[in-house]
Parts: sequence; C-alpha cells; structure tokens
Amino acid sequence: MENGAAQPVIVAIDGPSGTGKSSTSKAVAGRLGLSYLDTGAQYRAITWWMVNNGIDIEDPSAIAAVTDKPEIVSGTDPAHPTITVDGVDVAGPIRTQEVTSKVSAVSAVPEVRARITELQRSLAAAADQGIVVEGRDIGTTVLPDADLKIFLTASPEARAARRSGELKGADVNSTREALIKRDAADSSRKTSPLAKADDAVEVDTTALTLTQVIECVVTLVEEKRAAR
Ligand SMILES: Nc1ncnc2c1ncn2[C@@H]1O[C@H](COP(=O)(O)OP(=O)(O)O)[C@@H](O)[C@H]1O
Ligand SMILES: Nc1ccn([C@@H]2O[C@H](COP(=O)(O)OP(=O)(O)O)[C@@H](O)[C@H]2O)c(=O)n1
Repeated sequence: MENGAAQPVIVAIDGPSGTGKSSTSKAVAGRLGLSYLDTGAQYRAITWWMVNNGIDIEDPSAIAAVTDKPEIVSGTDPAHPTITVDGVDVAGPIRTQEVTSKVSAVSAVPEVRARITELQRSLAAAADQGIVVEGRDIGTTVLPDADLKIFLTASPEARAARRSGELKGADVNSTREALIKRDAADSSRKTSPLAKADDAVEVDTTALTLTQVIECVVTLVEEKRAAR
C-alpha cells in the first residue's frame, strides 16, 4: 500500500460534454494530491488561435499548415488550472459560443491531434505524483496504459440542463441540440474519436450528485493504488 501510494498514478476520464468530467477530475486530483489536465481547454485554445488569425476553419489543410505556430501552455494545479496561448491567458475567451461551435472541426484535423497529444503525454510524464487527464480520447489514444480509465455518461437532458444552468439564460432545448451535434462530430471523426476504452469503467452520472461521482472515482483510484 505504502509503495503503491508513492508511485505516480495516471487516471484517464473521458466522456461527452456535460457529463461532469472537468468538475470530477479537478476535485479528484485535488483530493488525492495529483496534477490535473483539461485537454478540451487545449483544443479550445488552438481553435481560439485559428479564429483569431483568420484561418479558414472549413479547410483542414489550412489548419494543418499552421498547427505548430501557437505556443500552448497548460498549468496543471487542480486548484488553479491555467491555459495560455503565446503567453496570453485565454481561460475566458476559449469558452465563447464561437469557439465552442468551431472546436470539433479544428480538433478533427490529424495534425492538430498529433501535436496536442504529444503535449498531453509530456505533461502526464512530468507529473511526479500522477495526474488526472480528462477529455475524449485519453483512455483510447493518449494514455492507453493509464492505471484507471473512467468513461462518464449522462442523459442528453441532464447534460443540457447542467450546461444551460452554467450559461445564464441559455435555452435548454437549443443547448441540448448543440451538445448532440458536437458529440456526433466528436464521435464520428476518423482520428481518435470520442470513445470508451474497452477497459474503462463506465459511470452513468444522470441520477448521481457531483459529490457521489467524485466519491466513486476517488474510491476506484484508492482501490487501484492498494492493489499495487
Ligand atoms: N453529477 C452531477 N450532477 C449535477 N450537476 C453536475 C454533475 N456533474 C457535473 N455537474 C455540473 O454540470 C456542469 C458541467 O460539468 P463539467 O464538469 O463541466 O462537465 P464536462 O467537463 O463533462 O463537460 C457543471 O456546472 C457542473 O457543476
Ligand atoms: N481529448 C479531447 C478533448 C476535447 N476535444 C475536443 O474539444 C472540444 C471541447 O472539449 P471540452 O472538454 O472543453 O468540452 P465541454 O464538454 O467541456 O464543453 C470537444 O467537443 C472536442 O471536439 C477532443 O477532440 N479531444
């Protein structure tokens, strides 16, 4: 147990939008003293840069040609996660409706995925205590050897209600349609689509509170550590 606890632990948390990945991952990492990485924020950051630089989002070759240009830096402290592009704090701008509506197209470009995946692997390797990495393809592609893989799900209705609660005044029906559209694009792309890894534990969060989901994941991590 003591030896196990000293080894870094890698946790992959995947799932569609609004299933609770960010809130759960941040809390679990904070509780267990691990680093935390929001990979969606990285895809949003590169999308923000493309939009800001007038790159045609509909043209994958235009995106591929400039993929290496922006410098994307993620801070992995779960109490204070950060994201910068060329030194600029973009934590706010990456959450706009414009970026949200364009991120699936940018993140489907293989060159973008290759670059961001490499960044993610180097951050995971540098995390002394271990890390919770959340996204869409972490268990399947980015960290296939993760110690624990979780796949969060929830009904589209629950996810839309959660998201429109965050976006003040947003209509639940249009939020639901936008979520379904983004999930479909993320699940159907050729390169590392949103998917559950065969060895992931699926947790349906529809009827669970956030606290219950956090407890469930913390218990699973502790069981993994104890079994080492
Ligand atoms: N089990 C849950 N029950 C109710 N609300 C939740 C639950 N999990 C997350 N939330 C809320 O739903 C919203 C979306 O959660 P978030 O963690 O950002 O999801 P994701 O990262 O999967 O898109 C947040 O406002 C969060 O507080
Ligand atoms: N590992 C990942 C994470 C996100 N993404 C892309 O980035 C988008 C935004 O991810 P996010 O996690 O911020 O999305 P939300 O579910 O929080 O709204 C997703 O819709 C995907 O298009 C991805 O392709 N691969």
